[in-house]
Amino acid sequence: MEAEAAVDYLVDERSKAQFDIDAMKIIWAGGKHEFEVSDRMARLVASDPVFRKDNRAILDRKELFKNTLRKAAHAWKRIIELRLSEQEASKLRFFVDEPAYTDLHWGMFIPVIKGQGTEEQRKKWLPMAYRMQIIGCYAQTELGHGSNVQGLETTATFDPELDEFVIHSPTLTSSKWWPGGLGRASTHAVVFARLITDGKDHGINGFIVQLRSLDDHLPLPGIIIGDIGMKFGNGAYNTMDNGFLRFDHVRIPRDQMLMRVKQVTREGKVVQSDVPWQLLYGTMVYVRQTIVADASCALSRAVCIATRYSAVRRQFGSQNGHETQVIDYRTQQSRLFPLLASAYAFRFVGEWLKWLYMDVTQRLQARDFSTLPEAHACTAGLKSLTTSVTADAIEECRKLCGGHGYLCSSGLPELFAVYVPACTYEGDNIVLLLQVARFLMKTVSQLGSGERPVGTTTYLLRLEHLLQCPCDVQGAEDWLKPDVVVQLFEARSARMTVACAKSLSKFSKPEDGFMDLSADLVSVATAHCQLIVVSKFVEKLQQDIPGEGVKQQLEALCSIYALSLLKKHLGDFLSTSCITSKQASLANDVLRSLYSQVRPNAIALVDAFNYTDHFLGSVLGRYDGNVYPKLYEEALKDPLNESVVPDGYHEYLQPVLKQRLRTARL
Ligand SMILES: CCCCCCCCCCCCCCCCCCCCCCC/C=C/C(=O)SCCNC(=O)CCNC(=O)[C@H](O)C(C)(C)COP(=O)(O)OP(=O)(O)OC[C@H]1O[C@@H](n2cnc3c(N)ncnc32)[C@H](O)[C@@H]1OP(=O)(O)O
Ligand SMILES: Cc1cc2nc3c(=O)[nH]c(=O)nc-3n(C[C@H](O)[C@H](O)[C@H](O)COP(=O)(O)OP(=O)(O)OC[C@H]3O[C@@H](n4cnc5c(N)ncnc54)[C@H](O)[C@@H]3O)c2cc1C
Repeated sequence: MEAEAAVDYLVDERSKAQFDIDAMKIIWAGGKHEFEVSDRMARLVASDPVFRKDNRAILDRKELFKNTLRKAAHAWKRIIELRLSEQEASKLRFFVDEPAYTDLHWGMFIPVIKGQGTEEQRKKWLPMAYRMQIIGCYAQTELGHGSNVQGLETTATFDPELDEFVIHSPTLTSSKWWPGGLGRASTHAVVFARLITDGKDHGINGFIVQLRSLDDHLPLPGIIIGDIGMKFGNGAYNTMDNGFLRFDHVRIPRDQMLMRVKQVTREGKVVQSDVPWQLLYGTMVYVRQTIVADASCALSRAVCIATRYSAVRRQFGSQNGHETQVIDYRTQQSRLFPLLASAYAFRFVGEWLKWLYMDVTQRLQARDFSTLPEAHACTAGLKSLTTSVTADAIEECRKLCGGHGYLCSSGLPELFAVYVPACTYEGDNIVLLLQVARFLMKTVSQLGSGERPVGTTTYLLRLEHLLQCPCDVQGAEDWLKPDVVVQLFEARSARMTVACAKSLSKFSKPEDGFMDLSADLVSVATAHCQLIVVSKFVEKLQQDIPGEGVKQQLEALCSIYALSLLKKHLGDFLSTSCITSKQASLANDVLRSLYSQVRPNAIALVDAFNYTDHFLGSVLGRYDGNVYPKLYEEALKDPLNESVVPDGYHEYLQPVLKQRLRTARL
């Protein structure tokens, strides 16, 4: 092959940018300090050979898992040696870019003890967990029940004589099934089980259970444990040891029941504390919030790959003597730029959701539980919306990259395989949207009783107005006015909510109505969540946005986000009479001109994510755009190319070829 010149094939593209890219990098990172930490951790990981990840697709499961253990141990060593802060450590984890048992230990086991343990329990268990002297996981889901948490079957029966709980799996379907980190690595788990005292079932609660010996890692007596097997895709989520677990009358001391929500006394009396029982679901609320922030990362990564490659790739036509860059096709822009806009939109809504979560946590500490239902609805709804869009978007980016997008070296197949379970874990996306719909129906039904909607449902206070207000668009430029767009999304959501509430009221039993109308309820919840994302993008733009041209770019992206949703859900907007077909047509014209505005900035807008080539893991998304020689290099590394004549030729290929020769002679 020709010697490779160190050329930046995207240099011209970068020179077209009309904004201060360094300022945009800081906006994307969430601040100067955040940018600096992120940049430092990205480089640290990229320069460390232990964190190599280009061989994941070809390692077998055992090698893959061992390699993950090695990386996790190395990461932990570096964290201690460099005395990294929690923020730095979690950025390091992000750039290592490999699901591992440590995610569940830090992301769920520690938070569940923090959120559901008593002061005493936190003092006992957290120091060991922080030092990783024990490794924990979150064992809730069972073979028979995941979404329906109240349907879990594992039992925790109190034995007052010995002051212990007996943890037991009474049926096959009560086996714990799916918990990450359980299969091979964890020494402990927070197990969700039915609390039984004196023959009475008190519902679900969490219990800390030791699973494996701290001396030799063997399962403790009565524990049957293992990995549930290979999952979708090569590499991908198979670095994680999702496990199964059965209990045969395993005894634990009474003080290993997490007792913030319910307590069991020495005599076996169950005492309900004054915090809402829903705090038992609190760890899920926390993780759903982190999943929203993570969606913008996965989406921006796919979009970065597809945008850079679309600028490098040329097919047909003629542009100054060259074929046309595929990014200049209007169809490519209309598929790609809404995804670019969504990446920014999800980033900002993720920031806001983090704030909302911190706010509700502080209130809970001060015994103010009033915002919990809203926090649940927002985290559930936005987790559902952002992960569904991101999963579809990664696949769309693969298609935007044509045939080469299907190669593992594009980075997109693995990204897709690792990302799609986010639509299922931490709550199936449909089940979660139904929770949002339930919250909206309740909010609307209480409007007459003087209960004031709060937070993201405040717009329902203006219900009368929203049910009849015409859309304020006369000319195309009106579509660029944020207040016009926000009111339109409010009107659509309010009208769909009220229509559904009316239909529900016709059922004598509300649960029958919920079953029958569930598909419509999901659409209502989606409309409400899209309104939240649009509003939070608009609110972000009302803040001080430093940097030349940065605000203008974000304004264009915000309009693209909202107007492309309008186009996609035109049926909703027209059927609720929120807009006319003439206004819809104007919106389409505006979108086209916004795409032209973004086009020269597209490469700089994805550069602002500041992803290293190591993190992107994509030949197509390389910073320098040097795609073709690198595609060859990657192909030549494939084990199939290790020998000129393939293994198996003599046994299986040659005899066939010879037989064909004989047949030909006949
Ligand atoms: C190699 C790498 C090395 C690196 C090493 C580095 C080391 C150190 C680095 C440190 C860095 C840290 C890194 C951390 C990374 C973190 C990442 C996290 C990773 C996460 C991975 C995810 C794995 C997946 C886990 C799981 O999936 S866990 C299981 C999740 N399960 C679910 O979500 C189940 C879904 N079901 C439900 O939630 C419920 O059952 C239901 C809500 C659907 C229904 O419940 P129920 O029937 O009880 O309720 P109702 O519908 O009747 O409602 C009753 C009322 O309660 C309200 N409600 C419901 N839920 C909640 C809630 N959560 N909060 C508040 N209120 C709630 C309803 O609204 C009802 O209210 P009402 O009565 O007023 O109407
Ligand atoms: C990669 C991965 C990692 C995981 N890690 C963990 C972990 O660490 N710990 C843990 O405890 N669990 C874990 N889980 C389990 C996960 O939380 C559950 O799979 C998830 O909550 C969905 O539950 P389910 O499997 O019971 O789905 P089901 O509820 O069986 O869903 C099947 C179908 O039924 C539909 N459906 C269900 N209920 C309703 C309803 N009421 N109305 C309408 N439709 C409905 C769903 O939309 C879906 O289409 C993990 C799962 C995966 C895939």
